[in-house]
Amino acid sequence: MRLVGAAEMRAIDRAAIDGLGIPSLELMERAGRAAADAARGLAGPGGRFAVVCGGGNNGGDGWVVARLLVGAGRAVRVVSLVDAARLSPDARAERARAEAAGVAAEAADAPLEAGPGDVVVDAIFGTGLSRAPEGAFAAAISRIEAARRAGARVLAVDVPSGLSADTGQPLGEACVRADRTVTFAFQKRGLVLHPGPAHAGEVTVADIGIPPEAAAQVPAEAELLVEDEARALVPPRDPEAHKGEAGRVLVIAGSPGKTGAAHLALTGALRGGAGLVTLAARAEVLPLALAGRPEAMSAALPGAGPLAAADLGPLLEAAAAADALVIGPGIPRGDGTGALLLELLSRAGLPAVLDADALNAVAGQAERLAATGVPLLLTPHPGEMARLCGLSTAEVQRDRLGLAARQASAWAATVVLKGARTVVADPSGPPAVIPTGNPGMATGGTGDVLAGLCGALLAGGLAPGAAGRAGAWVHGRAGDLVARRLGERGLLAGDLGAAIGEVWAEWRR
Ligand SMILES: NC(=O)C1=CN([C@@H]2O[C@H](COP(=O)(O)OP(=O)(O)OC[C@H]3O[C@@H](n4cnc5c(N)ncnc54)[C@H](O)[C@@H]3O)[C@@H](O)[C@H]2O)[C@H](O)CC1
Ligand SMILES: [K+]
Repeated sequence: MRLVGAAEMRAIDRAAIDGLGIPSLELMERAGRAAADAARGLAGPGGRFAVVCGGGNNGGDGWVVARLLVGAGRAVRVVSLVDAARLSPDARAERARAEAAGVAAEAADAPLEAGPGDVVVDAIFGTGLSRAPEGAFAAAISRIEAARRAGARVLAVDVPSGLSADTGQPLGEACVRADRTVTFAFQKRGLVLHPGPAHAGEVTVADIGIPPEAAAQVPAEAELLVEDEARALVPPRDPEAHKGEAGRVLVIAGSPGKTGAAHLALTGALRGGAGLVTLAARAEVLPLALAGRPEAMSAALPGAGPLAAADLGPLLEAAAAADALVIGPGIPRGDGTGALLLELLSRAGLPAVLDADALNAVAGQAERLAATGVPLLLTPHPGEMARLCGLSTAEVQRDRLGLAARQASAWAATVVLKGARTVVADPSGPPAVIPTGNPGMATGGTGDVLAGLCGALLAGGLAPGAAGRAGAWVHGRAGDLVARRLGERGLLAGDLGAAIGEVWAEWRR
C-alpha cells in the first residue's frame, strides 16, 4: 500500500488539479464529507461539535465539515484561528459557503466547552505544517487536549496538527492527540511511524477522487506492507517438493555464553520452512545449541576462539551443501572475523543474511559488502545500524526510512532496520514499513529468530527484498499472536517459533 509524505502528496494533488483539471474544491468537498461522516460516528447521542480551523486547506476541510454537520441539523461551533482575509483561496471559498449556510466563526480564543458525547474536529494543520505551532495555534491545540481530557472525542482531519506527516515526530511541544484520524487519498508516513500512531488514534484512509493516473505520475517514495501483499510474496509449497528442494540453510552462529542465539536462529530457519538446517559452530557450542532441536544438523568447526581465516575452509565445505547462509547470532568475534566473513560471502557465492555480530564484525569495512556480489540481507537493530554507518543511535532513529534506503543502495543489500515499525529497504525502489510487531518483542533473541526465518525464505528462492519483507511481516505477526496469549511482558523469543507456524497456517502456506 502506498505510503506518502507531505511533498509527495502535494505533487499528487497538483497532478490531479493542474494536470487533469480536477477542481480542487471538489477534492475538498469529498475530504470534508469523509471527515464529517467520521465526526458523526464519534459523537454520542445529541453530542455537539466544535471545529477548529487553520488558515490553509486543512482549515478549508474543516469549514466543509461544519457546513455538512449544520445541514444535518447538528449543533456546531467553529473556532477560526486565521482571519478570513488570510485564508487560502479554497478555504476562503468554503468559509463563505459555510457562512451562507448559517455557520458563524468564533474568535481564536473562544473556549471549546466540549465534554462527554461531544466531538472536537482538528482542522488546524495538515500536510502543510512547516514548523512548530506557536502562539494562538499552540493554545488552540492545548484547548483541544483539555477537551479530550474532559471526555470529548477528537477527530483529526488528515494529520493531527503539530505532527510531521513525513516522520511521525511532533515538530514542537504542541501536538494534537486524536481518537481518530481520517486521512485523504493515501496513508501518510507520519501516521504509521512512531510516535505518530499514538497521536493519530484509529486511522482511516478516505478516497477523495484523486484519479490513479495522477498518482501514477508521482514516483512512490515508500510503502506500507499490508497482509495480502506480504502473503503474496510467499508461494505455497510445491506439492512434490522433497526436503532438499525446500531450501537448505547453513546457520553460522553461537559461542560459549551465546548458545541460545544459535538455537533461536535454527528455530527461525526451521519454522520458516527450510527443508534442511545445519549449524556450523565450535564443537563446544553444539550440544547446548542443538538441545531440543533434533531437526537440525551440525558441522563442528575445528579450533577455538573467534572466527578467523583458518575457518574459511571448513565453512566453505559446509556451505557447499547449502542454498543460503545465516551468519551472525552470537558468533565468536575477533579482529579477523570481518575479513573472513567477506571472503566467505564472495567465495561461497550464496545469498546470505547478516545479523548481529556479523554486522559488528564488518562495521569498519561495510563499503566492501557491495563487492561480494551476492544477494545480501542485513538485519541490524538501531545500535548495529549506528555502528555500521558511523552514526549515533539517535541519528539512526530520526529518519529510519531515509537512512535504510540510502544504505541499502550504498551496500547493494536489502536492509531490514529493526525496531518499532521495522523498515525494509532495497538497493533501489521504495522502502517498506512493516506494520506488525509489538513492544514485547524488544527482548533477547527475537532478532535471532528473524535472521533464521529470513534465511529459510532466501534458501527457498525468494530474493532478499521479498525475504526481508515477508520475514519481518511474519515475525511481527507471530509476536502479536504470542502477545495476545501471554502479554507483551510475557513474550519470549522462543515462543515465536511455534507462532510463526500459526501464521503459515493462517496463510495456508
Ligand atoms: N490531499 C488532498 O488531495 C487534499 C488535501 N486537502 C487538505 O489540505 C491540506 C493541506 O493544505 P495546505 O494548505 O497545503 O496546508 P495546511 O492547511 O496543512 O497548512 C496551512 C498553512 O499554515 C502555514 N503553516 C504551516 N505551519 C505553520 C505553523 N507552525 N504555524 C503557523 N502557520 C503554519 C502554512 O504556510 C500553510 O499556509 C491537507 O492536509 C488536506 O487536509 C484539501 O482538502 C484538498 C484535497
Ligand atoms: K489536522
